[in-house]
Amino acid sequence: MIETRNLTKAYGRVDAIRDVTFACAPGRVTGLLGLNGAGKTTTLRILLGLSRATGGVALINGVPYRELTHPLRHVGAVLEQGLSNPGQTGYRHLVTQALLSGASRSRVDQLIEGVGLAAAAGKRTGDYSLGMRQRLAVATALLGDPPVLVLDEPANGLDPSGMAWLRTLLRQHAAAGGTVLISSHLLTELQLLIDDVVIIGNGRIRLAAPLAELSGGARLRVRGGDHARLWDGYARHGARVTTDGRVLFVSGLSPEAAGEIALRLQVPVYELTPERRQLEEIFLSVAGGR
Ligand SMILES: Nc1ncnc2c1ncn2[C@@H]1O[C@H](COP(=O)(O)OP(=O)(O)OP(=O)(O)O)[C@@H](O)[C@H]1O
Repeated sequence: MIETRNLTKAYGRVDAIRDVTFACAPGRVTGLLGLNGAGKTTTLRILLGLSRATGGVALINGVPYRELTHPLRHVGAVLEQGLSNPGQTGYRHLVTQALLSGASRSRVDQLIEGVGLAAAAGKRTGDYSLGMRQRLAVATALLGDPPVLVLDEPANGLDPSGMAWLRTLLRQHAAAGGTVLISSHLLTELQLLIDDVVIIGNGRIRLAAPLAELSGGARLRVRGGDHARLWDGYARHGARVTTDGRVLFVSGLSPEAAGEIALRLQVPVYELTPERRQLEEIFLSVAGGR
């Protein structure tokens, strides 16, 4: 569980974030979105005890990070990279980090395999690609088997198979009851991954809600044998109909109702698709500028 209440951070007279309040529930993946400079990193750094808030609280499992007795067993984090020792091999890096989090050697072996770095385990991390560094960072975050994961732009540099791997990993973590908070600019990828969305704009929370709630209420995309008759039939059932010349966009009817109306009119239907609101569209409508 992650919770922030009225979290505020000022740099001099400028508020980087102000009154940021949101929660991330166990069993769900939450996306933290915002334009450049919106306040995402500031929020995550305070959450992870790397920076002090000017006001408000940030809690992990009900406790501020700095008060957790074994923080690495509660929360694993992937922040902007900078692996401490580029001369170290990936394996050595994990073994060193394992000492800090109290993880066993067998956990290291299991993770290096699990994140797909077995073949590169003996290579210096300074020679890793960006995607390999991200995989190593995720393995490091998972060492203490923490229920809470906080990931800042973990998808940067991952190839499509890396993205699919990350998606599966985070979904499994949530399905097992874990809490995941992820920030990313890759909205199309994020849309496939997150359950809840928190949008921060200009240092303030603009929106926090389940994604399904935001993208629901979809209109239907209908392509059929006689658009004029379909339009007329749908309009008579109270639907709002528009067209781009090729398909009809129908609001206010369920797919079942739209299909049955077409059947009664004896107009063949070639396509009938509920359109969901895209995350990008939701984001751009509320994110605002800075
Ligand atoms: N150490 C600092 N000193 C002064 N201002 C800062 C500092 N760190 C961040 N800020 C300011 O706080 C605001 C929020 O920055 P933050 O890095 O949290 O944004 P972000 O959402 O993570 O952006 P990005 O997507 O570009 O990483 C920005 O206006 C930034 O200039």
